Amino acid sequence: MHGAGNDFVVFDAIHQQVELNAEQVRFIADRHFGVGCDQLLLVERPTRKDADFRYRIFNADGGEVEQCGNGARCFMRFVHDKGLSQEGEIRVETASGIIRPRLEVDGQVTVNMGEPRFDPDQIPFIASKQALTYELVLEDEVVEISALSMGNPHAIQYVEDIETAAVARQGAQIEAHPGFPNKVNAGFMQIVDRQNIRLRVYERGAGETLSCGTGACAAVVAGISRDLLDPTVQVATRGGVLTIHWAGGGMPVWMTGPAENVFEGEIDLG
Ligand SMILES: N[C@@H](CCC[C@H](N)C(=O)O)C(=O)O
Repeated sequence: MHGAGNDFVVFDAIHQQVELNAEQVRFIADRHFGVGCDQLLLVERPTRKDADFRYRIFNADGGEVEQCGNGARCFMRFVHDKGLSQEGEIRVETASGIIRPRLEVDGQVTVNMGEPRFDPDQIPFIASKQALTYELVLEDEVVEISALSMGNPHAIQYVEDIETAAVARQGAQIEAHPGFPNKVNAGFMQIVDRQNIRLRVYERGAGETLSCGTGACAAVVAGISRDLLDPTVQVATRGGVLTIHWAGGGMPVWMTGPAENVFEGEIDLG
């Protein structure tokens, strides 16, 4: 499946037992020797009474992570198309709390992604106090970032031109920066106007992807927090457009975008 070009291998782990180790995840995610994907998603029975499903996410490097926005939209499309739920909105348990994907009449999916968190301890990010921006020392340069959590950690910087941004060089350094003990997703945002940004994200555990849903939420929240953006913003990524809405304060972030099924099959993991 894919959501704006961020691609996933999705497993029904309700009707079959799926237990994957990191090596098997890396094999499935491998674009040459496996199936190929940015993330692998498991659709499981919930462990909480207030949820309909449990959603587990593994990056292409085999590591399990807390949240994935584009994946959340594909999760909704998957449970609907597979007949696992006929509800228009479902409650999904993730490692960072409950999210609520909703199927729209036009086939897009809207997700209540929960509240952003700015407290450095909750990101987690090592800083003496919470701030709107921080200076991050890289190998040969210092970059200014905003840091926040959308359930998973994000470092967002503002760039003049997304096409010439140093995504590959800086992305890998930011991802592994010691200031982020659990590593971080590195976003590069070009502000077009108050309702439009362009975004590239070097994802933790996956490298640059065509789109990152939580990265889009984090970039818009960072821009709104600095009064650079309006509450509703169109985020143009290399794989498609996402609409992000945040009313500020303790309000949740809403994300709307596509979710497409591409291919179904079986794989023997031996
Ligand atoms: N592509 C995702 C984010 C997937 C997880 C991320 N790489 C992390 O490690 O936190 C999205 O659409 O949000």
